[in-house]
Amino acid sequence: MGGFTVENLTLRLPETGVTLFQNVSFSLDIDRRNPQRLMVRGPSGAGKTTLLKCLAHLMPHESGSTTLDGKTAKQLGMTNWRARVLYVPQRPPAIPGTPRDFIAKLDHFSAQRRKGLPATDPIELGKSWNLPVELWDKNFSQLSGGEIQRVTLAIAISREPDVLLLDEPTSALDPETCARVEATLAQHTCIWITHSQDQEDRMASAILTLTPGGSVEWTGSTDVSVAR
Ligand SMILES: Nc1ncnc2c1ncn2[C@@H]1O[C@H](COP(=O)(O)OP(=O)(O)OP(=O)(O)O)[C@@H](O)[C@H]1O
Repeated sequence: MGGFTVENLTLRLPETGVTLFQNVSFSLDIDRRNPQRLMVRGPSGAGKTTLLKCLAHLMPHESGSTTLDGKTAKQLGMTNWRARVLYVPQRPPAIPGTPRDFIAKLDHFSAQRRKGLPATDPIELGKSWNLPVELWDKNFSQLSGGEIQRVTLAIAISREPDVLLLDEPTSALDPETCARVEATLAQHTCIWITHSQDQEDRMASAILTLTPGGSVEWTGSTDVSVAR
């Protein structure tokens, strides 16, 4: 079985007993010729970021399963899973050095590199998003929020993941730059948190809405195979 499949994913926070999401099930084909984008929306605090972190196995869920090409994270190995189902945070934690240093460190860890796929140069990609080349040699601490957002995203795409888990990836961008980034992301399989109705209208193959209380609603599931 190919693709990224999520079955009955449920999380109740042990600290508070609050159910953030219950029985989330869907399946995304991973097809580079026809990439699907599942948009995730819901009020602040509903659990959108937490859902993405559970999909990346960066935090545990309570029940349910996730598989990539029919294999669980345990079968693939956690490092491999997280490289293939790649979470891109809204605000990355403080990273020492420059973006170029960071790329060199990633390249050093072979598990992060996908073999046999066409390499995307993050610096070239950044150019198409209005990021000057010099910026890759500045310290992260000197970059603006929108620059960090694009650098992080360009590096994530350059690792050639199967699924990008995007936490408000364009929230700090002006409309023109946002359009450029969206044009790139349209070519990738994404699960994408947004608070923008316009962006949702432009980009969604399907929409998952998290509601307080943990139930989920689906709309526009024309392309994504959604089990309800
Ligand atoms: N590890 C954790 N332990 C306890 N509570 C947590 C943990 N992680 C998240 N929460 C709580 O879960 C709820 C959902 O948080 P989350 O960041 O997933 O929301 P969100 O929908 O992404 O919100 P926003 O739109 O504001 O980014 C919040 O009330 C948060 O405080």
